[in-house]
Amino acid sequence: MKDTYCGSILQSEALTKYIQETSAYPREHEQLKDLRNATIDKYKSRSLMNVPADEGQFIHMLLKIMNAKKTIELGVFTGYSLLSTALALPGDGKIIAIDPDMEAYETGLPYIEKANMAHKIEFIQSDAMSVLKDLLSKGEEETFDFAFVDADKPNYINYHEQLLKLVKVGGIIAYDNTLWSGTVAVEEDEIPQYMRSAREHIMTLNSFLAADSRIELAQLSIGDGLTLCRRLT
Ligand SMILES: C[S@@+](CC[C@H](N)C(=O)[O-])C[C@H]1O[C@@H](n2cnc3c(N)ncnc32)[C@H](O)[C@@H]1O
Repeated sequence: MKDTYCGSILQSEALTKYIQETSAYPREHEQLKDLRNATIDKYKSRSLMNVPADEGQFIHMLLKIMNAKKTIELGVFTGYSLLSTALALPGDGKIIAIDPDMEAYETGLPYIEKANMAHKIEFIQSDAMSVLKDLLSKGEEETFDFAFVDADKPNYINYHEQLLKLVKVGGIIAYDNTLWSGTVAVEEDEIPQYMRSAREHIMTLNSFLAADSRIELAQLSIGDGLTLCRRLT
């Protein structure tokens, strides 16, 4: 069995393929499938930035269990996690979606529109930190049920402080890529140079979150690693 840096190193390529083909792809919403394929056509290997289908389905189910109504997403790309989220929210649900890359968002937008989900989304073409600060200055503290963070890894730890103010007590902040292709469990000199800096930031974040008494924590080895933080105080 071959391990890979394209999925978690803890999960073999064969196991990832089995999960997607047996459970995830047969259940994938038509517009999510089309959005993923449009992303592959345009972005080739960069399409791996979309969350995988099983992770999208996990987020979707989590939001329904929580009865989430208002969420925020940092790092949209072509919108796979965004559409997974929108499909889980009630008709009057709302998502603030932030990404400086308008072209990527517009690549996925036709599929979001076809799924009749565009009315739930306020897309802000910007750097995430400035929007978080703006929301706090406008009195949006403790109004979000859920936050999904899939943007620039070095800033996750800074986003955490702002999101702890924006998310309600009992709400969840979810951080993506917290296993960084499994490299967090490998010696630095064994991994490619280009992955080392972000790996360092992710490892610092993981240790920080583990020691943060303001949250309950669950780190899942789904996709590239997803850490759920439930605000306690
Ligand atoms: C891994 S992709 C997001 C994938 C997306 N969640 C999905 O499932 O399709 C990361 C995105 O973060 C965005 N990004 C990078 N720096 C950012 C920042 N400072 N603020 C907001 N988004 C940022 C990039 O433009 C990119 O589109």
